[in-house]
Amino acid sequence: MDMHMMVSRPEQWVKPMAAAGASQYTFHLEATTNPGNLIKEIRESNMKVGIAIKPGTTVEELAPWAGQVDMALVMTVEPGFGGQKFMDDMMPKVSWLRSQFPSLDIEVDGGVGPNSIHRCAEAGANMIVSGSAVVSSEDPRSVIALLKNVVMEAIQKRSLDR
Ligand SMILES: O=C(CO)[C@H](O)[C@H](O)COP(=O)(O)O
Repeated sequence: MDMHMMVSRPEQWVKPMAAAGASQYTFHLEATTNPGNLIKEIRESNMKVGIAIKPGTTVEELAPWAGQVDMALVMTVEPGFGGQKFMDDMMPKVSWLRSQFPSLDIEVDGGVGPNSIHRCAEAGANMIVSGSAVVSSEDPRSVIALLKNVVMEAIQKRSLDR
């Protein structure tokens, strides 16, 4: 279970989340003054590490940590609530991360659905958070299947191109 911690002082929840059975702990780069130490604490609690950035945070700020984590989460809306518009201008962050870190898990979260999934998959995201597009559909199962298929096809294409 991956916990995306949209909280200030993420340090304080590492041990409680590990005790609750979390397998991955994703914190916001903006919420800590010492990412290196937090990464170490998460690993010492036997969880995988994810690091998230808000739209206003550059990928250059994330870059020094990307090689030390299991997952990078590029927010494609301002964190806060579901149903917001997908920010296409976040896709260069995803493409850059994919080009530099071919085996890193890269997640996108916010406004992702059938209209935006192709952009995310082509840029290199392999983990998708989708809220409204799934729950507001009359056929959630087919939306999930579509999102999965588009991502799988892009992954396959990248592996053939290499
Ligand atoms: O929590 C969020 C932002 O804080 C996410 O955007 C949300 O979980 C995903 O929902 P949606 O697909 O409707 O954007």
